[in-house]
Amino acid sequence: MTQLPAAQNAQIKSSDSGKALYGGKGTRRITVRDIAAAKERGEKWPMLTAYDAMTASVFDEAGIPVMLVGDSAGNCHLGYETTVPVTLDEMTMLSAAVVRGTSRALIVGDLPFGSYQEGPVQALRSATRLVKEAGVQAVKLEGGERSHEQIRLLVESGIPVMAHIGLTPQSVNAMGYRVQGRGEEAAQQLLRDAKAVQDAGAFAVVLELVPAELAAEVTRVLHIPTVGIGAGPETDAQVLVWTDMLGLTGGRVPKFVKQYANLREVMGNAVKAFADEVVGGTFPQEENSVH
Ligand SMILES: Nc1nc(=O)c2c([nH]1)NC[C@@H]1CN(c3ccc(C(=O)N[C@@H](CCC(=O)O)C(=O)O)cc3)CN21
Ligand SMILES: CC(C)C(=O)C(=O)O
Ligand SMILES: [Mg+2]
Repeated sequence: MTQLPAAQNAQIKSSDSGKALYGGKGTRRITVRDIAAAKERGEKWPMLTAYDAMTASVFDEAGIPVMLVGDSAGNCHLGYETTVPVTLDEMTMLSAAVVRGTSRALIVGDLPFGSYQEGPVQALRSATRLVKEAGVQAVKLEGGERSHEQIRLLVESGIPVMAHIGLTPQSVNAMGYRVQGRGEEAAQQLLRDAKAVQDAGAFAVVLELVPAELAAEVTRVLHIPTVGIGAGPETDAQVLVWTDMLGLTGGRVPKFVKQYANLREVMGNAVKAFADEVVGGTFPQEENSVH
């Protein structure tokens, strides 16, 4: 079994608690208690996905307080079509890398499809692997009322859980990628799902592809923070898939994405410059050689 990184063992120093999640000067890892305190202060916070140590270290140095090792690694890192084929072994390896690359962010590991649907005991066995072998501080799983027993056992066992309702991509074969919570009946179901995960002990809940007005209402009603993705501006936190927001994802991205850079173009141009110089004989130069 992999050893936990030293940063994991660092005891909580109360001296830097109570500071802003983003822009604070704390050096220890963010905890779920810090997340709860941010909701009480009405503070908004950013979350990004991460799938490898080097990228995660960039986000950690930029001050991103919470990172999700998303099963979106399936389509954004591992070359699958969807998140459905991703295995717990894969999530464990990627989560361990992200933990090793960071020292301040709270790392949430996504439980992949098939690793918790059998019931609470399977969920606890899977979550325990992510906590013990990868060193994550929390796990995420999809589903509201349907997953409340899983959430409850994990929380009772000492594993913080981030819930995920609205569009739940692991159910793509049943529900497609469609806006959730449109219409009175669907809105009532989403509210019941939100309350169910809070009652089960989740420390936060992702709202994916939900009408902005409904996400705002859920955010007002709950005492745990909401993390929106395609859910409008009123949620407590916002999450985006990192390859989408930095313009690395090839092909179509969801319309709620804002692209803050175009890494695909930057990397493509740099690679072509290298290739042209190799073919043209202008790389390497004297300063790139040893004697
Ligand atoms: N690259 C990437 N970005 C994501 O945000 C993401 C993933 N992958 N994989 C896992 C899930 C799947 N997600 C998705 C996938 C598709 C849509 C999508 O096609 N949305 C339509 C709107 C559909 C509608 O209006 O009903 C869109 O055009 O944005 C949205 C979220 C979000 N997650
Ligand atoms: C889109 C986020 C919330 C996610 O679950 C993932 O990246 O896997
Ligand atoms: Mg996911």
